[in-house]
Amino acid sequence: MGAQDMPTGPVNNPAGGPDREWDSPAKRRLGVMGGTFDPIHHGHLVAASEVAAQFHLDEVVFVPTGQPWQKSDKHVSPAEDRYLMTVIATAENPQFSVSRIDIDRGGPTYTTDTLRDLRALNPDTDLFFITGADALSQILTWRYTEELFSLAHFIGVTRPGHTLANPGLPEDGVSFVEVPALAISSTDCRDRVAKGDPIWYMVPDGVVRYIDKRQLYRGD
Ligand SMILES: Nc1ncnc2c1ncn2[C@@H]1O[C@H](COP(=O)(O)OP(=O)(O)OP(=O)(O)O)[C@@H](O)[C@H]1O
Ligand SMILES: O=C(O)c1ccc[n+]([C@@H]2O[C@H](COP(=O)([O-])O)[C@@H](O)[C@H]2O)c1
Repeated sequence: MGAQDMPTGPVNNPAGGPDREWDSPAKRRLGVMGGTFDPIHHGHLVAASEVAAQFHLDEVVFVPTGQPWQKSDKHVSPAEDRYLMTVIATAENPQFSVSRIDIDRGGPTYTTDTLRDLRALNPDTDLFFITGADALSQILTWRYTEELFSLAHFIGVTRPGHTLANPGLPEDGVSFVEVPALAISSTDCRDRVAKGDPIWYMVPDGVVRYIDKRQLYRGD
């Protein structure tokens, strides 16, 4: 996607004036990168890094899902494996952290719960929920959307093969960021491991070694 294809609108400029509630310069700015991370890959990491830079975020917290209810028809690796891979992948970046809140809450993961809990844990902080173009396009199918959009500002990021557009969120509730295009998906990583193909350089080296040690995805 070229810059000329980016959706336009009044909220598309993160450097725009501090007149919006989510753009208060006095508050800490926390990015939230939610995902199943089965496994985490460089597409996730590059997206989070680019949004952190463009939106002047103080930190990005990666939040692996507990039970991703919209993937209940698919095999999902144990939460502890997904959590540990996320820790390994983010450990070297001082701006990145990992939260267990969705795993420890138990039950199906709803982002409204994630954001409510993060707000309680982080007073005086603006939350920026980062989501790829594919996930953003499905957001109106999520649970409890009536509260969802009041809890964070949403940032949709470009992803190869997907169109980035506002699926119907309040206009001042979503911004768009073009991130370096990496045509990597967790599905493709799992399929490659199952076939015996390499995933070096698609995921961090430590994640390749963890997958090998735990023999993940071999039977997929
Ligand atoms: N290559 C990528 N570029 C930009 N955003 C991405 C990319 N891969 C995933 N994302 C976004 O990261 C978030 C978490 O994604 P997720 O953990 O489901 O990975 P995935 O690669 O989409 O997995 P799967 O192939 O199993 O569906 C989602 O918002 C998704 O849109
Ligand atoms: O809140 C919901 O109902 C909901 C439904 C589907 C996905 N999400 C969130 O969207 C993020 C990406 O999810 P996924 O399944 O694409 O890895 C992750 O944080 C999920 O918890 C949230």
